[in-house]
Amino acid sequence: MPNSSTPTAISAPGKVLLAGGYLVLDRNYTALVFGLSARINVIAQKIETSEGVQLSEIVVISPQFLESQWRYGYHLAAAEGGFKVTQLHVGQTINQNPFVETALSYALTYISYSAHHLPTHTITASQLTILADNDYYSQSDSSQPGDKKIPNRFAKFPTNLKDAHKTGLGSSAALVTALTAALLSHYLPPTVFDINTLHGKRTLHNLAQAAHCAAQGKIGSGFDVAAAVYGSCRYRRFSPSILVSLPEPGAPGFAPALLKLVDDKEGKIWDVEIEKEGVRLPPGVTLRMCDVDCGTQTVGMVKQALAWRAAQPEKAGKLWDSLQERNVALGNVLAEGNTEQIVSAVSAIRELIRAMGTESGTPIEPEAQTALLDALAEVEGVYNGVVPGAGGFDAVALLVKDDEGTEGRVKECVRNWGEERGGRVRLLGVKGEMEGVRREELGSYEGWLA
Ligand SMILES: Nc1ncnc2c1ncn2[C@@H]1O[C@H](COP(=O)(O)OP(=O)(O)OP(=O)(O)O)[C@@H](O)[C@H]1O
Ligand SMILES: C[C@@](O)(CCOP(=O)(O)O)CC(=O)O
Repeated sequence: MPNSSTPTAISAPGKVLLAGGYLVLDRNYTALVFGLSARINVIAQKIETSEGVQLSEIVVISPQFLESQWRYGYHLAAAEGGFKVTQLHVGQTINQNPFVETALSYALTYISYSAHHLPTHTITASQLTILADNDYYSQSDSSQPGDKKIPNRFAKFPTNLKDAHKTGLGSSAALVTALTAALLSHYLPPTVFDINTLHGKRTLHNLAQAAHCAAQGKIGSGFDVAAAVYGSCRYRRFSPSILVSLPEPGAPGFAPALLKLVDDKEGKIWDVEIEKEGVRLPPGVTLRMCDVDCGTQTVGMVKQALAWRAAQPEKAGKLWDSLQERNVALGNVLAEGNTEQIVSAVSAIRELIRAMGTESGTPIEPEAQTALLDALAEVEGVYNGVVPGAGGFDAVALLVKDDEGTEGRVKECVRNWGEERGGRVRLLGVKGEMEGVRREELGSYEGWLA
């Protein structure tokens, strides 16, 4: 057993799907995904109880937001149903967080049934503190122009989590990944689980994918969880059929089914492909994001685009194939450091994304975002940009020269843009980053841990 009285801190990065939105839902195509410097941090620590008192409780807090505390009791369900968690009242209210709740029951089940069969009483009471870098939400003013304050890495938001405006950096995938890794590292000895090994990362990936899909209530491509675990990568999805027959936590047989799925002993279950080799940005080039402060509900857009593809298989098939070629070409341009070809490689992709949008009646690159991207592409030092992922009004991604002059010009461009058009466009502090999940030193969280 690790010394579970020492807190364990883990962080996982956010994501940007630079190329391959929609296509990546189909295993015939791949996506180019970048991890981001904005991370979700989770710190697991033991809850001290008076001698002789044993609590079966896990408390999860997100101290940057109002009313963001979730308390859970847990017990082993009959018929190998694994760990069932039950949310407890905090004051008068029950404020649900399906991502936290599902990640807890999946991780606790894995911990207690894994190869080394920890006796269930070793799941001692613990507190998990979630700290999210500011750029996940629009309200933060940490990167306002002219801000001379020392930026506060973890802002206090004046709202509860539900009312915070997301920027679309994949908070739920980074949260489920960091929470799962923190629990596994906290309760299991490093000989059984170590996120610094390939085996540990694979275990974490499989467990976090399963929990994230269950919490979302749908099986997406999973590129966001892959980025949270592995960082920047080329991604080919897993077959969705892998997850469809998994029982719910607490239902008979959940525990052995989860273990079989996660451990995948013969390597025959997970057909996901995650390659880090050859995924990079040219030296001196970085990826930045501009938030337009009005995130998109992507579910309807995805349904509509896929409905068009089903209705027009031939036309859509050709478009999907050409777009895949262009996406791969952009990956090559970046990997080979051909900065002079970035503008045309990205423009070629945007052209087909707009065609996909027009044909299917889905605002993947809406006109307002086209105008913003075109204006930004004129700024000296900016190569080009895309509306990433499912598109719409999530933050746009830019490929830019990594220097202060360019940063200043981009800030000025978006300030003028906002003033002229009445919107609130903002260059986020976040940058593309290669690294995935990692352990953190506790010193980074001074003032936040009780
Ligand atoms: N700081 C946090 N503390 C606790 N839970 C969080 C936190 N941030 C996100 N979550 C959980 O994740 C949910 C948001 O997930 P959702 O998938 O809607 O957004 P996202 O992953 O950030 O966006 P996108 O998929 O568009 O990139 C919240 O409702 C909450 O359950
Ligand atoms: C449309 C889709 O391909 C990408 C969605 O990306 P994002 O959450 O908008 O970054 C869906 C998916 O991959 O699960």
